[in-house]
Amino acid sequence: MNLLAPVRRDRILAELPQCLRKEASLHTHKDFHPRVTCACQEHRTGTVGRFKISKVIVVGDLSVGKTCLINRFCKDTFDKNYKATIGVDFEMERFEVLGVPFSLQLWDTAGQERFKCIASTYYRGAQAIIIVFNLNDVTSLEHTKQWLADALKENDPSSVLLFLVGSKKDLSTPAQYALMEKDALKVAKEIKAEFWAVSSLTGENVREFFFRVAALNFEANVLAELEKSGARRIGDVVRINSDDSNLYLTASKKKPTCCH
Ligand SMILES: Nc1nc2c(ncn2[C@@H]2O[C@H](COP(=O)(O)OP(=O)(O)OP(=O)(O)O)[C@@H](O)[C@H]2O)c(=O)[nH]1
Ligand SMILES: [Mg+2]
Repeated sequence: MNLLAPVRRDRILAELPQCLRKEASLHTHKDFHPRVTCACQEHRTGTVGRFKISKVIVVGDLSVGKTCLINRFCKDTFDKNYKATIGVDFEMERFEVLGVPFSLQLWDTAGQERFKCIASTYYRGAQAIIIVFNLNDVTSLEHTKQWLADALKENDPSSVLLFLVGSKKDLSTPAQYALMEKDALKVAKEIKAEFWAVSSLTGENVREFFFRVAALNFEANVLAELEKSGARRIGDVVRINSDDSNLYLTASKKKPTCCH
């Protein structure tokens, strides 16, 4: 990958991509956080022009379609033959968000039990966890909580962004999908994840999903950077305002907003 080459034109985000379902989203704002937009406009993020990157791990049962999902987005390919991932694979995808270069490091992990212990050594330091299940296999949905628990052993649950992704949407009828979606939304709300349903075969929602992952990671990354630089400036922790559209903030965490 040539890091100096311009970002592909179809990887440029000027606006915040919207969630799929409001009731299971990380937040429901229409736009990027005002402090993020402002910092990017004024080139004040402290790291503007430098290389910003987020590590994302993709976990879930064997054969649910993790590799196909990544390949559909990164290479626009689809392979109908199953080739198990052995340990981990890795893809780097470059974006430009609000004029700032940003990359997602996508770690595609093995779902097979015998490769799991190799894969789990790569879980550490993730900014986002994508848990994939097959929309046509309820057992794979039931297993998502265990995948999450394992991934969280290596990460800070308070700062990591969670996505619950139902795959192989092309294989369900609308009625089957509606039933499964109900269960999946329940799980997503319980684990505080944003829910998506995709098909790597048809490409449905794949681009929208990864754009949302990139945007929310970028936003969190810049907010953390602003918080750090603010803290350095005044010698104290600066609170980034919490707000009401963040569905997954607990009542006790919610504070009156003051910054916008
Ligand atoms: N119809 C359909 N089949 C899919 C889709 N995504 C994946 N598959 C098929 O499901 C099988 C498994 O896909 P993979 O992406 O290799 O699954 P995986 O989760 O990476 O599996 P492990 O690497 O073993 O953990 C393959 O035969 C794919 O062709 C999809 O969206 N629709
Ligand atoms: Mg795989």
